[in-house]
Amino acid sequence: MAKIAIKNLHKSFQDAQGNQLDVLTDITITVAAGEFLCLLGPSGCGKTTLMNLMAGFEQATKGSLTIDDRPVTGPNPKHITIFQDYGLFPWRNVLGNVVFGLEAKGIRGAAARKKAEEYLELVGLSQFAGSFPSQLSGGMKQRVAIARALAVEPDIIFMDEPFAALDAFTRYRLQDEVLRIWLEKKPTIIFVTHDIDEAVYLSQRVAIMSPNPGRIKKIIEIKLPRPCDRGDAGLIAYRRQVFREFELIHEAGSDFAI
Ligand SMILES: Nc1ncnc2c1ncn2[C@@H]1O[C@H](COP(=O)(O)OP(=O)(O)OP(=O)(O)O)[C@@H](O)[C@H]1O
Repeated sequence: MAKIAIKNLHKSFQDAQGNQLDVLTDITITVAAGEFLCLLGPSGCGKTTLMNLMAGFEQATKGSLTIDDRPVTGPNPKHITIFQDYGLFPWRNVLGNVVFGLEAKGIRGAAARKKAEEYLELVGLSQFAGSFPSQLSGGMKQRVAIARALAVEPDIIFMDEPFAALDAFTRYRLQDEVLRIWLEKKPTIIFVTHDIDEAVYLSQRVAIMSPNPGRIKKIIEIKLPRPCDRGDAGLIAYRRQVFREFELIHEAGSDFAI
């Protein structure tokens, strides 16, 4: 059974002049439980809108969208979204931020603390439990956000360009961490990015989107064992295939040209 099933979905908004703006058209895709799917495409192709529809933050104009065979009518506490800007509470320390997500789920006291500590350890931040967000780097803040999301043991994690604001080295490290955690816990992950390398490195399938109106142009299955080396020949071949889909490749160049 599909975890997420989307069929002939359309989404329109009204622009400032009241004209209809078709943002997504004829989206059909299914996502299996435990799958890692990336939505990849240029700015404005509707990636965030599609993710927001799945997360229940927006409603479709037409078509069907079900999760676990039930229509999505609003946000579900079993599904967690991680944004680019971390969303941490500055007045709570690291442990308090992770505990917050658990409290919202009705887990309190020593049980919440124990679980929060377990997930802080998973993201390598145990010794920063007493620090406040203002004392952390961007990468550390995002790891707190990941720990907070994972601690509630969600069955779907939506990630909207979570590493876009981070420097390349931090991004690589966090990509590895997300992969490791996904392999260990196997939640379903829907990951929005406009970074081709990130999409190919992380996901089992890459849904390539194109704009005006936003649609899924192609779905590429990345058949590689995970984790894999960033220099892996198979990975480079997939990367090249995705670049070609975006017509960002110079076919007349050498094998290494992009
Ligand atoms: N609430 C809204 N009202 C009107 N237009 C909207 C609304 N939300 C999104 N749009 C429009 O829908 C289109 C797709 O936006 P969306 O944020 O989904 O794209 P994206 O692919 O995620 O882009 P980016 O990578 O820049 O975040 C854009 O033209 C945007 O202006």
